[in-house]
Amino acid sequence: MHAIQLHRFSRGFDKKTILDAIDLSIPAGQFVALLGESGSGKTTLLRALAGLDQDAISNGSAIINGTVSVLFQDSRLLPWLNVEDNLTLGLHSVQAKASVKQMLQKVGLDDKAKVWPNTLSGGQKQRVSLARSLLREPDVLLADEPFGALDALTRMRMHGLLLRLVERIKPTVILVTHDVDESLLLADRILVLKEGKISEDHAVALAHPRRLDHPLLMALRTRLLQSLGVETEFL
Ligand SMILES: Nc1ncnc2c1ncn2[C@@H]1O[C@H](COP(=O)(O)OP(=O)(O)OP(=O)(O)O)[C@@H](O)[C@H]1O
Repeated sequence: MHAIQLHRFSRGFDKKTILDAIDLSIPAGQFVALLGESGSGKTTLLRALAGLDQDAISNGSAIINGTVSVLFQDSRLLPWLNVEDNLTLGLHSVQAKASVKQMLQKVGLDDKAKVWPNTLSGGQKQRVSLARSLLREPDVLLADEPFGALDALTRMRMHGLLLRLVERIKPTVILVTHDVDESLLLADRILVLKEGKISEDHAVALAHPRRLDHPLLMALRTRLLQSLGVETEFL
């Protein structure tokens, strides 16, 4: 079954077309990275799938089967609730609350359950945010540059953490990113958005953990950078 299905899906703002009759099927459990130059419409596509931006003009259809969680670049934690309460918000059963403790352990923050979000580092906030988005074990995770504001080392740790959680929960993932290496390390499939269309669609059939010096990844990296308009001669 497909978790996400777009059929001639278009979306624009103020008569300007951003997404132009896109056809796309994403099978359940696939991890898709979405690349594209700045302004190509990656966020527009993700927000459309999340049911946001109701003022946008849409055509065609975009269907998601199952429950959805969204993860943004900024952690969006509620500053007046401690970490644990940010996670338990909206949960009712005692069992669900117990799973919060487990999830905090998984993201390595069990000692931070009672602290305020503003006392956490950027990476810690994003770990809480990741924990929150996966706590309800969604069928689909829509992530918009969730690691874009983190330093390189923290980002690498987050990659490992995300892969571990995804392996356990097995959601379908769409990860919007500017980072070609991130897409190569994480995704089963890499899409490039250009001029309103999916201009490239690559399967990456390699097990994790991956190394960027794998010949397949090195070749794909050069190709992707070129499609994104990056001069690769010295890279
Ligand atoms: N709410 C809106 N109203 C009007 N125009 C919008 C709106 N949201 C996005 N756009 C326009 O849609 C285009 C695509 O924006 P979008 O944020 O989807 O691109 P992106 O590929 O995610 O870019 P970036 O990589 O820089 O985040 C841009 O030209 C942007 O100005």
